[in-house]
This record gives sequence, C-alpha cells and structure tokens, in this order.
Amino acid sequence: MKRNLLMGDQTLFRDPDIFEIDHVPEQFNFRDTQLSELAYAIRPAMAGGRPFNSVLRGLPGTGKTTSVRVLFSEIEQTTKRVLPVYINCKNDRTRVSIFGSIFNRIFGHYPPTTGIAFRKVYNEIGNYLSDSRTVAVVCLDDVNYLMYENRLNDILYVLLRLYEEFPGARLGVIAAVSNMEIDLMTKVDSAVWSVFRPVDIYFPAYGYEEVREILSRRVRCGLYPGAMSGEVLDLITQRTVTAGDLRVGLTIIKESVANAEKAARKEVLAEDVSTSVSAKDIRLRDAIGGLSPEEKKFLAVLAEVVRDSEELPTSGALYEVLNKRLSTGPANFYKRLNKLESMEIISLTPLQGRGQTREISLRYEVEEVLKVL
Ligand SMILES: Nc1ncnc2c1ncn2[C@@H]1O[C@H](COP(=O)(O)OP(=O)(O)OP(=O)(O)O)[C@@H](O)[C@H]1O
Repeated sequence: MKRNLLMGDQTLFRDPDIFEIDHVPEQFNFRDTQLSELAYAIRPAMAGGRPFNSVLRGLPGTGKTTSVRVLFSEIEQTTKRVLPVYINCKNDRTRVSIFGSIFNRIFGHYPPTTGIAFRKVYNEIGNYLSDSRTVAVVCLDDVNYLMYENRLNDILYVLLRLYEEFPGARLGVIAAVSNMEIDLMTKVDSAVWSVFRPVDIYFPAYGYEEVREILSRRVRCGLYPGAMSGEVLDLITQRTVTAGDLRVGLTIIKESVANAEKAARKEVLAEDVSTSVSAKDIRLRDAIGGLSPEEKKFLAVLAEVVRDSEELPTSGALYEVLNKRLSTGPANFYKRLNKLESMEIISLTPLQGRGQTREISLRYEVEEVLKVL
C-alpha cells in the first residue's frame, strides 16, 4: 500500500482554517444587538467626529473580537477617513509597542526600535491625525493584560489626551475585557475615567441552540459532507455549552476529526470526540501563548519550585532560586511575577505581618503548565 506519512492520504477537513480561533466567520449571527451598539459608538467617526469610547465585556469566546473585526472590516471597505487599529494587549503590552502598532497602521512600517524617542512617535501620530483629519478607532483587546504596574491608566491617559496637544486629532478607544470579575472602573483612575467614560456593551454567553447553529455552520464549511453526524455535533455542543466557551467546541471538533483520521475513519464517531479539552485548558494555552521566551523560562522554573516545595513558596524564596538559575535580578523578577498574576496564571497572596512578602500559587495544575510550556 502506498504510504504518505506527511500528507495524510485522506482528510475529513475541507478547510481546517475554518476552525481556527481567529477565523472570522462569513455568517456572524446572534450578536446583532452588540454589533449595533458598537456601530453606534463608532458612527460619529464616520462623519469626522470623535467616536464614543466603549468597553466590551463578556466571557471568552462570546464574540467580542469577532464583532470588532466585522465592524473594522466594514470601515475599511467604506472609508479612508477612519483608521481602525486592532491591538491585542497579550502581545502589545507597553506604551511603546501600542503606539508602535498605531504608527505601523498609519505609515505602513513600525518605528525604529532603537534611537527614537517615544515622544517622536507620539508626535508623528498626533500630527498625522490632526493634519489629515483621519479619525483613529483603537481596539485594545484583552485589556486585562495591561492591568499591572498601572499600565492601563498610563496608556489610556496618553491615548485619550492626544486631542489636547494636537487640535483636531480624534481618537476613540474600544476596550475588550473577558474577565467578568474585573470592574474596569475600579482599575482606572478617576481622572482618566472622566475622559474615557465608555459605553458599556455586554456579550452574554451563547445558549445551546446558538452554539449548535454556529458549530453546525462551521462543520458544513470546514468538513466534507458526511464527516460529522448530528448526534456527534449534539455531543460536542453539549460539552461546549457546559464549558461556556465557543473556542472549546471549535477545538474539540478539530481534535475529534484528527482522532477519526488517525483511526482511518471517514466519519467522526462519538468515541473520537475528545474529552480532554476544557475552557480552563484553552485559557492556559492562550495565556502561555502570550509569553515571551524569557517569561516562559521564568514560569517553568517557578512551576518546578511550586512542584518541589512542600509548602507554597514565598516571593523571597522564589527570588533566590530564579536569580540563581536565570540571573533574573529584582526588577525583572517582580515585573514578571506581576505579569503572570495579571495573566491569571499565578496568584500572589500577601502574608500577614510580612510586609511585601507574597505567597505564590499556580492557578493551574503544575504538570499541566509544564506540559503546555
Ligand atoms: N456569533 C458567532 N458566530 C460564529 N462564530 C462565532 C460567533 N461568536 C464567536 N464565534 C467564534 O468563536 C471564536 C471565539 O470568538 P471571539 O474571539 O470573537 O470571542 P471573544 O469574546 O473575543 O473571546 P476572548 O475574550 O477570548 O478574546 C472565534 O473563532 C469566533 O469566530
């Protein structure tokens, strides 16, 4: 029999990209209310005015990013006077990188990484918006990743005050948050909030019928006919609804199809349906995917220390190990620790009567973290 190890002889996928998390579906249903609220906030920009700022709140996988992408693509097809800028704060976390991304959208290239002051980048953006009367709409997706070291305040402050220095410059911010425990208002200084004053747009979780319809459409586009029965789709829908995150369903479909292919079946059976995917799992992969190589090494050592300690390690004890193994130094140590906390990978609990000392725990199983790393 002819074997083809790298290119499987047969695949059930008509188009595997359809199941990627960042795929923008052709049909985006069930979010009409949110889309019209967001369109309402952006609309003044279409007439050259300052858009309303907005906050999109909803659990992961409730369509916040997709709503922004849908409207941004409509803007791009309609006018050049509005410049939509999408920023994922998991990747762009500093003032320099966020303004670098805005600069790139305007001028088609990033500012040089060395030898250029932030102020110069800022001035060029401000002058461009002011002179060209282009209105910028900046989406800060997963803005919770900026909630450490006061970065969110700093970045919102600089963005929202641009018009003061550059008369005529107009810019609106869309901030998306997927952690429902976070009340953005309490995280932003009142002086910044008084300029921000966002419209609140809530994205509720999808119900059973909605999830089934969304997944079934994906299956019709992404798999060959007959590859997945209604019963198997019901099973996957049920797991997705229980997990409360559409990304779980998309990942289960991908893995189940791969299992069926491995068993050389032409149809996914109930036994192929992967049971190991959970919303927590996806959150962990997502969070770790947003770490730099140095931060990953830091987390790996931290996880090993947690695994090998009888009690939860303190920040002091952990610092000793990390400094010895990775020459972390105190400033980087606390920066990385705070970042891992903001990404909800670890918890830092203050110890009573011990000043700045914190007790460190992982929010996931140690082995799970090490496996994903
Ligand atoms: N109404 C919908 N119709 C079709 N697909 C959808 C719908 N809502 C969400 N999806 C799909 O679910 C996945 C997750 O959606 P999206 O990234 O927009 O969620 P999110 O709320 O931004 O999540 P996060 O908070 O993690 O960023 C994407 O693949 C998206 O295409």
